[in-house]
Amino acid sequence: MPTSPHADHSPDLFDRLARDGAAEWARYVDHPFVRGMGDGSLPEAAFRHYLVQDYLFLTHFARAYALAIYKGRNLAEMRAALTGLKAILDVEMDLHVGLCAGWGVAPEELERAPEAKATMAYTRYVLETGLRGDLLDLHVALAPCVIGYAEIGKTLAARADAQAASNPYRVWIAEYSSDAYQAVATAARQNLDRLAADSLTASRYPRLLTIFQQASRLEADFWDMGLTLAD
Ligand SMILES: Cc1ncc(CN)c(N)n1
Repeated sequence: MPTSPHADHSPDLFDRLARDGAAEWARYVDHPFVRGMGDGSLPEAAFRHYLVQDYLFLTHFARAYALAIYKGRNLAEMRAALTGLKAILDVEMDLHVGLCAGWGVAPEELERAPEAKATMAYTRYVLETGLRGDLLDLHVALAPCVIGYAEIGKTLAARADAQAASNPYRVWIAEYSSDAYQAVATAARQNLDRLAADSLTASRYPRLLTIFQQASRLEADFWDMGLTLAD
């Protein structure tokens, strides 16, 4: 049988990364901050601190998707990155501004806020990975963000206490469990598979796994930052 550079990639690159990086992935998606949103016990101060930093985070992630457009080698790759960029700028950030307003955080406060170290570490890691590597490196670095929040939203939405009117975080949970957000995550998974079919080789996989594990660790650190109110 002829060997091909693609013969060793799994049909779903994301599943393979999440399986091989299971410890980092679990620490991220099942973090105490997440559990606290699910049962409504998360302190309000922790959520507000997180929310302000998340606004800053999203502005940098929009830049990372813009970099993915720049790195696109054809119209299809550029459009795939544009889908991610539009999801952040036109959907998620609007929802964030609304969500922040509901928590008494004004847009000016968001723009003025100093960046926490966890925000800097994560966003600069993704941008630097994308600048240094190719499109597959960059989309692997971006994957825990979009696919992880879709998984968290869906898991939390299935809990009865997450839906209760008394849960202050039900709007956040509704945002990330929505069909619209789930569709963005599905598109991100499909995009990873298209890129993998084109450029994943056996020798390349360990580096991609390291990127995935690192980004997942930085996601968990971001939750830590919210919980501890770290600057
Ligand atoms: C830190 C973080 N990670 C992921 C997402 C979902 N886009 C977010 N809003 N913030």
